[in-house]
Amino acid sequence: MQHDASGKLPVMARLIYLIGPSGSGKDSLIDAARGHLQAAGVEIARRVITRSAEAKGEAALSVTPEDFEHMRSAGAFALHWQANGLCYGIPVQIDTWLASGRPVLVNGSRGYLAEARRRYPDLLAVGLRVSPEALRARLLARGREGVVEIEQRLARNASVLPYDDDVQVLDNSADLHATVQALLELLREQHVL
Ligand SMILES: Nc1ncnc2c1ncn2[C@@H]1O[C@H](COP(=O)(O)OP(=O)(O)O)[C@@H](O)[C@H]1O
Ligand SMILES: O=P(O)(O)OC[C@H]1O[C@H](OP(=O)(O)OP(=O)(O)O)[C@H](O)[C@@H]1O
Repeated sequence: MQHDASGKLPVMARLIYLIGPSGSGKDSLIDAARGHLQAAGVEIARRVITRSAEAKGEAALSVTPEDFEHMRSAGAFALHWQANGLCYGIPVQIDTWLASGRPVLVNGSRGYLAEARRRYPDLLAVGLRVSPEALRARLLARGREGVVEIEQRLARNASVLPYDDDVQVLDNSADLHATVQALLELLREQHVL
């Protein structure tokens, strides 16, 4: 946690906004880095998603579209967006964490990056990169979506803007543990850890 010049008051911490194509490894990276990040005082936001609870490999909270809309209108989300036919929300609790000086990592959306930056001008955008061939193979191997949905997710990549210079790019084509180390190194360089 960072403090002001007096060393007493916590300073608003940074939001770490992890983005990347579907299948690039955002969830895997978060899971593999979770222990290191939590030990370093980084909170990891749990997404709320209108995805069925049966969906495999999902650490998020699954809700119905009606429940999502109730939560949204009640102000439950600090950030929320729609993509892939789903609604995604980041709980407003992250603002309490940030205000108390604890950095927060979220699994974000490339399509929502501009709005997220408007809300959190100081956010650190971290973008994963993987070759198109590896993406397709990983999505098929993950097996969470059917072939049609996988093709839609791959097609989405063509319509999303490429990373700008303010996105810190990490390559996740090779070993996941190397990407974990690269993320931790980046967070140290950026004075988040
Ligand atoms: N570095 C890696 N090497 C090999 N497979 C990986 C790597 N990172 C992730 N994967 C695999 O790729 C698939 C997609 O990863 P996932 O974390 O679900 O991506 P995302 O959350 O970005 O959609 C998963 O089956 C995961 O096990
Ligand atoms: O604008 P984009 O960058 O395309 O992102 C769209 C959404 O896809 C990801 O979620 P989800 O867990 O549904 O997909 P993924 O695990 O396949 O990336 C990501 O967290 C966004 O919520």
